Amino acid sequence: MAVTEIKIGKITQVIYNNESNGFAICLFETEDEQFKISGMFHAINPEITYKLEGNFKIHPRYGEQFNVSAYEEQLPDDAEGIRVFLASGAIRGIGPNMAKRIVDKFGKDALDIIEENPEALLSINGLGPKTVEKIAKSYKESREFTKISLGLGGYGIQPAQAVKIYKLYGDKSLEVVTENPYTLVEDIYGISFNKADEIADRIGIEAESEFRIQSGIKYALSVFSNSGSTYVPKDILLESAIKLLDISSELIEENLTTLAFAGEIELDSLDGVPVVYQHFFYQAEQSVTYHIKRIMNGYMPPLAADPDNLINAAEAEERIQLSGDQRKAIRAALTNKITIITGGPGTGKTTVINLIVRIFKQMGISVALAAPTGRAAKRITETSGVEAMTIHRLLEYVYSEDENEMEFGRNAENPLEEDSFIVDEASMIDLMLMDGFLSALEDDSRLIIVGDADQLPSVGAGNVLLDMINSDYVPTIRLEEIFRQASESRIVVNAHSINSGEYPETGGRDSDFFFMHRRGEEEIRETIEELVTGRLESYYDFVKGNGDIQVLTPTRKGGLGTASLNEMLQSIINPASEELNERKFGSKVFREGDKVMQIRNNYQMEWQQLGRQSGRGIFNGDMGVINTIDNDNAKVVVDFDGRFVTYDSEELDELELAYAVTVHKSQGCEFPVVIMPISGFPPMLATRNLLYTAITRGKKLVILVGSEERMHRMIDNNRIDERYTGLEARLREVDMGGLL
Ligand SMILES: Nc1ncnc2c1ncn2[C@@H]1O[C@H](COP(=O)(O)OP(=O)(O)OP(=O)(O)O)[C@@H](O)[C@H]1O
Repeated sequence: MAVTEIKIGKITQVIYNNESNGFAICLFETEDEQFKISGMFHAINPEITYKLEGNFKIHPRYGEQFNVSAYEEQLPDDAEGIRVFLASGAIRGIGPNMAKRIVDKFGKDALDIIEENPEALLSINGLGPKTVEKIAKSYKESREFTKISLGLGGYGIQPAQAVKIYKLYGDKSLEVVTENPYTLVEDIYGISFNKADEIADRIGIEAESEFRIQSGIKYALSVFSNSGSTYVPKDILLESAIKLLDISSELIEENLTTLAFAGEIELDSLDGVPVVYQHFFYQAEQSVTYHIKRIMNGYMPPLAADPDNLINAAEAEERIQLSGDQRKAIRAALTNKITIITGGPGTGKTTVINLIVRIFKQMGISVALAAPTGRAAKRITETSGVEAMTIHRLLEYVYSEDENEMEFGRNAENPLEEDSFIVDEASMIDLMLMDGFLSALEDDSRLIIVGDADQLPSVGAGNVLLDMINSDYVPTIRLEEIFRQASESRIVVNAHSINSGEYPETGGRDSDFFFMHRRGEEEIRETIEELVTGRLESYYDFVKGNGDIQVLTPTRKGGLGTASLNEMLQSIINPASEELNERKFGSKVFREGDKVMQIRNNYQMEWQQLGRQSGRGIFNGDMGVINTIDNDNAKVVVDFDGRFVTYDSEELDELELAYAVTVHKSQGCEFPVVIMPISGFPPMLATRNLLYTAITRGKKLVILVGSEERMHRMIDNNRIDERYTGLEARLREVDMGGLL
């Protein structure tokens, strides 16, 4: 075995640094030698002296380098060293000038003063109590973090994650992790159960410890909820928990009971099948059921005129002849407490919404129009002429510092004041949002839910729209006729064909939907490349730049997955240039000007509108453009439609390039041009309703590139994403006795 050597010196050059895991290769200089080192570092500061432990190895390609197995930071102990260290920006509140003044006054005791007696700094000109407090805090944190990060590193925790852990638990970080590393799975984005298991193993936590089993159960449940389920049948949960934990089913059952007693999970049965819920989904599902029944049975303020007369008058004013189904839909909205109106593209949903709003207004019934995403709300405002807002905004969503979670300002105690509510794009509303929304409605509110039930269900857990429709509890009107204007669009007509299992017509030069036959991954990629490099722009005047073009794909992996397509599209659309700063994160490179997407809900993330308001919350699927990359401070600023958000470098795992996005993430968005590869995707992904969702995202042009035969197989594959959701069954139990 190689002998461990100790080296003391400074890092003079960073050759490679992967910020996502902290791995770095650097040039290192001791008093008498210079060599390459490689290892994991939580942060690299050229002003700090490092004491390294490790040994020399010969790398087959890069020659001799010193592999660092552990290191310590050694702060300078001479006055000049301290001045340089303080001037390096390592401590907030101290710049080069102040560093000089502090060292001039305290000499080599400066660091001890900052640590032990910071009030003494007040004697320096230009330092007030606030700055001194900031300096003392920053110094303490930086020392503390160094220690903690080294400790965490010993358990295999990478620096980027150590930063997140320290931000959350502060000086308690090591305690929390060593006592129960499984808490990290819930608290820290990016730490999986398997990672926590690895850490636990290093700490020496038993495989049969309660922490491990309970965390494993919760993790197994969350795997299902991440793909949309609100519960899991108990048998299926046991099977996956046994596989994950490799322990007996008795032990798992025992811990299920403990978790149920602690109120973290709920054991219930649906249609006679034992099921397991995470507590908050259970509560939300019960609550949505309760509120639907409450509102349906609430007082219905009478209409001041006969509904048919009102509809006739509105029809005449709008100079429109409603179809039978449209008339039924409006009638239902006027005479029911809750109405669902569903239909595909071009079936006249927006027209129906407009007429309902007009009639309500004439009757003096106030109305709020809302949609689950900002983009959808903007589109509705544009097409209907009535101001629509996001459901979050309607509910006055705020982030609560105390609770460290999102909160709705409008709720049961402070309900919404309008008489009626119309929500569009309802297929995207998940269970938790629907719960927040319904809780804020009064008994006598009217509610009209509009959407396309054939779209992919919401990203978040639940299948709210379809469950409500299938329960037969809420009156539902289906719009099926495609109107003349809409029927001139092949996109619309083909979307309907696909939805009913027929193969679409392809081709036609002036069509807005066409298929480019290409064989194999390489040919498909080349064609996509050609299309985005100006070919479409020169042919269609509505394509103003490649920002109007969106590539959608079913998958993240492989040559036609988002990761690989994004790399290709980035190099064509926004290539490397001296003027554009960039920042590496793992295998990704972010560059100024890149189109990006946020990939998880982050309720705390702050945004700022230039010179206007600020707020919190950036959500899964939000798209933006990288405005600035500041490598000195390790920050990336993204512009989400005028809301600017600053990401610290360890938060970059929440961002992805978005030249190509998955169809799932594109829900609710519309783009002038959609391009989608069609190839041999796994059958789980190659489904009819995924193709339907992708096509209906395109407004002016949809281009499919690949094999028509594969597209036919997709249309034949009518497997609907299976989600376990209980709302339908709960709504079917009409008994109100126990609920009201
Ligand atoms: N009763 C009608 N008579 C004639 N044209 C109609 C009628 N209803 C709607 N249309 C027209 O049909 C087209 C589609 O209608 P609308 O935009 O309301 O549908 P939609 O379901 O909201 O469509 P999408 O979901 O694609 O936005 C529009 O051009 C609209 O003017």
